[in-house]
Parts: sequence; structure tokens; C-alpha cells
Amino acid sequence: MKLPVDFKEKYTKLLGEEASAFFESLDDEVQKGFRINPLKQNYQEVDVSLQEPVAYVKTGYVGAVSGKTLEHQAGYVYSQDLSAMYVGEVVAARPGEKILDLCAAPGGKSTHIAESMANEGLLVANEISKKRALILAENIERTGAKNVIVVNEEPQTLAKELPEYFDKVVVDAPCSGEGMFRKDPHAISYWHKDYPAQCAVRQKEILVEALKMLGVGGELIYSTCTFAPEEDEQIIAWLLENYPYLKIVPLKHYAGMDQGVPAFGNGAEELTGTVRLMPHHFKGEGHFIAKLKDMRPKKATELKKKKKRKQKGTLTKEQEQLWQDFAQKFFKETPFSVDQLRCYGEYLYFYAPSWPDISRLRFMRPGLLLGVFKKKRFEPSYTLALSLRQDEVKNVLAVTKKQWQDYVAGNTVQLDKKDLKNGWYLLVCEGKPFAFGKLVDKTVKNFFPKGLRFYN
Ligand SMILES: C[S@@+](CC[C@H](N)C(=O)[O-])C[C@H]1O[C@@H](n2cnc3c(N)ncnc32)[C@H](O)[C@@H]1O
Repeated sequence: MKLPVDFKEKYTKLLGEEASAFFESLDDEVQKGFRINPLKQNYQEVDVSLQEPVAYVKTGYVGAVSGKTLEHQAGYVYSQDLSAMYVGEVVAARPGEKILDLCAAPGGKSTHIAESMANEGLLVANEISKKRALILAENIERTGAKNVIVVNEEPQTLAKELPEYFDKVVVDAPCSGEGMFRKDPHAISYWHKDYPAQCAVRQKEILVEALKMLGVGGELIYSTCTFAPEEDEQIIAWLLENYPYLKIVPLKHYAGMDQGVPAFGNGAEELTGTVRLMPHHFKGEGHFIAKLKDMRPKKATELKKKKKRKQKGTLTKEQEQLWQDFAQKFFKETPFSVDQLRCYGEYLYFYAPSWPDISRLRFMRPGLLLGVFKKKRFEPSYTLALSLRQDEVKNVLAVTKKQWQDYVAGNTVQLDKKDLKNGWYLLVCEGKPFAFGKLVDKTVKNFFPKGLRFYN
């Protein structure tokens, strides 16, 4: 790989005798990784090679997964760089927490966080770029998580709406991307000597807003996919100097993981509690990760509940009836109560009443999309199908792998079974729910989203 001269000079100085091993590692083959999704029923049975688990992520494996497999389409696996996947583990999301992923697209960390929350609590996944936020929403959708809101905002706007709201805030910051050189040689073309310092300015701006949203006693998780001290140890040193109530939570260093280097920051010994994932020591593209805790005690006044604004999106009587008709026919037990339903336009969402009012924010996904009202009928969504387990529903239709291939390509499926009632079915292939289909006589009509169709 042809590395910029300034880059080589800089890391020769910083890494000393290790520099040549570091440069050589950037020519090694990319080692791919993936995670399996514990939100899915029988997730341990995915049909991919699970021979090489990674030690530091409970659901992580070494290996490549194709985007055209049933496992991928149905949300059982998520492809993620082996170093990036340690971030989600460091977040250690727990059911019931309120978590913000401020720079979330395409969703590697957000999907991991959502998958750890067992559908309890709230993850707000935010992405500033609209195009990328759409991809983020799609990736979140495949996980089947019910407790995720996807927004497309600037950190400043979010901070005004959700001050001190979260238990954990994740800033996987836009950075100079030196850890992307091997995977995406194009990243080299953006790099210049002053780029890391320029990125650091933006990172500080983002962090100032992120900290406004962190609740007293909460945790900030900061990460980059770059090796530049300006964006790594120096950012953490800056945080410690400017927010003296923050303390580093020392992270576990598994085999191959390096400690943060105090001399790369301000010399503070506690920087060793951060993690550097360097490609000449660790299978993965490279990352820096730090966790900081807000050490301020909670004040009595801060425990007072804020007055809630009246939420929009109440259903009409007719919409409520249409949903209930569908739910009674389809579910063994109706999973959402009326106060958990919101309607935006014709679209029906699950939205827990305890979640904050986001009506003034640009959202891509205000909760779990359940379906759409169309001329006196309700049509369930693909997203709802991906969030369901077979044992929750009355109407399950098992199809063959060939029929799955046809369906995801946009075709109808012909059945030879006679005894099935017409109506909506959760389609399942090899035990994995993957979409809704509407049976009309012996034909399963295709409702696979047009933009997601693919051929095998
Ligand atoms: C490193 S990527 C995030 C990767 C993501 N966390 C994941 O695991 O898939 C950084 C993201 O920050 C976004 N970003 C860029 N400028 C930003 C800003 N000023 N504030 C917030 N996010 C920004 C980028 O669009 C990009 O999607």
C-alpha cells in the first residue's frame, strides 16, 4: 500500500521500532467479522460457520457473511469489523437503559446495542446525513428491535430537545479514518498532515453537545477508527481537563489489545485505561475506545420528573378498530396496547408512552413501524415481521429455500396446500421469520419491500 510520506514519518516517530510492523500490517488481507443477533428466535442455529468466536464479544465471530443470505436478510447476522465490534461490548447496554448513539450510521454499534437491550428501554440512533440515516434505519429494522428511534439531526438540535436524558451516550466520531486504509484505500486520498487536527475540532464540537445529553451519573463512550493521537488520547485528555467530573472507566484489554498511550495525550497515567486496537497486534482494522463516567452525585431536584408535553399521533376510532381486527386474527395475544400506538399520516408505530416527545425532531423511524392504513384496511409492515417470533402469532407459513429466493426477488409463491385460510401470514424459512405474505387462494402475494428485493 502506498502510504503518504507524512503519515509514515509521523508513525515512525510515534511507534519507534514497531513502526515497520505497523506499516506492513496495512498490506495484510482484511479479516472479516460478524455478530449473531440474540433478539432472534433460535439465533444460535444460524447456518454460517461459527467455528471461530471472538473472545471479547459474546456474539462475535471471525468470518464473512453475504448480504444475500437468508441469515442476513432476516437479521440473524450483521457483518462488522473485528475491532469495531468491541465498542458495542464496551457500551454494555442493558435492558431498560436510555442510550443515545449520536453518530450512528450505518449502524454497527447501534445494532449491537439494540440487540443487547432485549427490547426494553430506549435507543435513540442519530445520524446527521439523511442518506446514511436511511441505511441506518434499514439495518436497525433487520435486527427486529422494538425499542429504537432513528433520527436525522445535528447534535445541537438533539441536545436542545433531550438535555441530560440518557444513561449512556455513544460518540463513534467522524474521524480521519486511518483504520479504514486497508479496507478502503480511497480513505488514503482524504488524508493529509493536518487532517487529524481538523477532525479533532469537529470531535470536540460533537462531544460538547453529547455531554449536554448525558444524565448525571451516566457514561460516555467515545471511539474512532483512527490511530491519530490528536483524535484519540488527546481528545480524552481534553475531556478530562474541561469536564473534571468525568473519570475514565478502565477497559478490559483482551489478547492483542493495546492500552492507550499517556504520552500521546497529556501524560495522564489513567489514559492506559483506554483501548487501542492496532492492526499489527490485533485481527481487525483498528479502533480507539474510551469510556468515561460522570461522577457527580444525583441531586434530589434532578430526580423530579419533567412535565410531559402532550404527544401527537393519536389514532382515529376507525384506525384503532382496523388494527384490533388485524391483531385479533393474527396474534395469539395482542402485543401492543392502544396507548403504545401512534399514527403519523397513515403509518402506525409502536411508541412506548415513557419515551420522550420527538415531534420537533427529524425522525426516520419514530419507533417500530407496525404497518399502514389503506382504504379501510390495515397492511402489516415488513419491519413488524422481522420483529416477531413464530410462537407469538397464529398464522405462520413455512416456505422452502427456493420459495424464499423467489419471494425476496419480488415474486409470488404458489402453494399446493388446500386447507389454509386466506389472509396475512408470517413467512418463515428454516425457522426464520423473514416477511409478511398475503395468501389469496393458493397464491402468496408479494409484499417484500421493492427497494430491498434481490436475486440469488
Ligand atoms: C464513524 S461513522 C459512524 C459509524 C457507526 N457508528 C457504525 O458503527 O456503523 C461517523 C458518523 O458520523 C457522522 N457525522 C459527520 N459529521 C457529524 C457531526 N457534525 N455530528 C454528528 N455526526 C456526524 C457521519 O455521517 C458518520 O455517519
